Amino acid sequence: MSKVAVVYWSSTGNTESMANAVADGAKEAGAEVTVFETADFEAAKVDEFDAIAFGCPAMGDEVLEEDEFEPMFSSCEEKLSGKKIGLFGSYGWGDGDWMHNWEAKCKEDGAVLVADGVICQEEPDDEAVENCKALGKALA
Ligand SMILES: Cc1cc2nc3c(=O)[nH]c(=O)nc-3n(C[C@H](O)[C@H](O)[C@H](O)COP(=O)(O)O)c2cc1C
Repeated sequence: MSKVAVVYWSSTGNTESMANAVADGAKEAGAEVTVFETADFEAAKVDEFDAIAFGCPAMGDEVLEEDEFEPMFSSCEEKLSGKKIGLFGSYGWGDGDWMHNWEAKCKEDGAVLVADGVICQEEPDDEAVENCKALGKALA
């Protein structure tokens, strides 16, 4: 059984809802899933999982949340080469620049992105929930 971690940061709950849907999709596909809030995950845990979904909304000016998530994610980056990962997050406006930059960074790290990053505007609707579940399945 593959082990999947879902690691997310969320302020108003939108990315948290996405994280739960990603976890549901991975579970439905038979994976053993652990969901972590940002503060509970660290680089040392990366090797414990076959695949990791990272979720963070667009914050600042089209960047990852800078106080908690970005430092945690940065510390994980050196361990992501060859790792199956998926990205997701909610945003408020614009074209999803934060996600495009994040995907590019992960590719530079040598991570294996199992799918395009899943984004949705504010609260996930039914389609976004299905996209999150599909991401979870792809990681399982
Ligand atoms: C301080 C702050 C900065 C934000 N910056 C952006 C941004 O640069 N681009 C964007 O599309 N949305 C931005 N947003 C909107 C959030 O990404 C959006 O509300 C998202 O749904 C929040 O997700 P959460 O409920 O998981 O916290 C910002 C929100 C806040 C509070």
